[in-house]
Amino acid sequence: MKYTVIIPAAGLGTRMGLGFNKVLLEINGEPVIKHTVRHFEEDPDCEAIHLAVRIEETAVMKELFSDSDKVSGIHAGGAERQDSIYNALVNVRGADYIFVHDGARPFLTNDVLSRLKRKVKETGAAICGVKTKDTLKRVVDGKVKETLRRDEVIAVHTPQAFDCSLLKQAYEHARQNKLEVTDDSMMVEALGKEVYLVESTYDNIKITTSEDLQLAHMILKGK
Ligand SMILES: Nc1ccn([C@@H]2O[C@H](COP(=O)(O)OP(=O)(O)OP(=O)(O)O)[C@@H](O)[C@H]2O)c(=O)n1
Ligand SMILES: C[C@](O)(CO)[C@H](O)COP(=O)(O)O
Repeated sequence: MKYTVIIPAAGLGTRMGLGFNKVLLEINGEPVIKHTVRHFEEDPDCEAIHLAVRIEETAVMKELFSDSDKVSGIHAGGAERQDSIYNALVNVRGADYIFVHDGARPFLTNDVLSRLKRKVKETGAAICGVKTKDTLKRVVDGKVKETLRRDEVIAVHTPQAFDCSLLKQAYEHARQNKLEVTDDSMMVEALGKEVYLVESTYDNIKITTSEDLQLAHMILKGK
């Protein structure tokens, strides 16, 4: 199977508190976004890579990927993650499947990619995640409302993989209905479609806060 990947990289990285976009932070001598994009550069099934970037970082991103044959679009990001992805999605042509992967998740493995490819081909909608290690409770105004059944709860990662026309339909529907979402799957779920889960790895972290950076260095050391 062949697919196109959209990589949103147009965030501010506010929770990292660096004062600049965390995807440009160097780990092991290279910006996080280079590590992330490499997984798709090296995957023969990935036909095209589309990035969504902050307008003021367009030049630096173009320079970072100037030697890439696969990076075929560098698009302006939007206010929210979903707006950034939409701006790239409307420019994707001729793809059967689209994978969406956070620019800030540099530790994807081939095994996770393979599981997603198999499942999306079979079902049209596949996401990856890991079992939660903690007990999760729903808490409102400091009061516990509910304890979630741990065997039914998953911490969801990216990539998330969809049939191209389904994802386009889901994004248009979400925009028309002003849905606020925190992942791509939520928009497909809102259409009433089934989304299937495959196993991710605990290392497939999103670099979100400064603690994640220490973890990132440890993951790299272990590779
Ligand atoms: N308007 C936005 C917001 C986020 N992202 C991207 O979506 C991914 C996941 O988002 P997150 O970790 O929330 O990144 P930031 O928005 O940069 O972080 P923060 O919320 O701390 O500002 C990142 O690769 C980020 O660059 C994006 O392309 N456009
Ligand atoms: C899509 C995502 O990475 C799945 O875990 C996550 O929901 C993005 O959330 P954020 O608020 O943009 O960090």
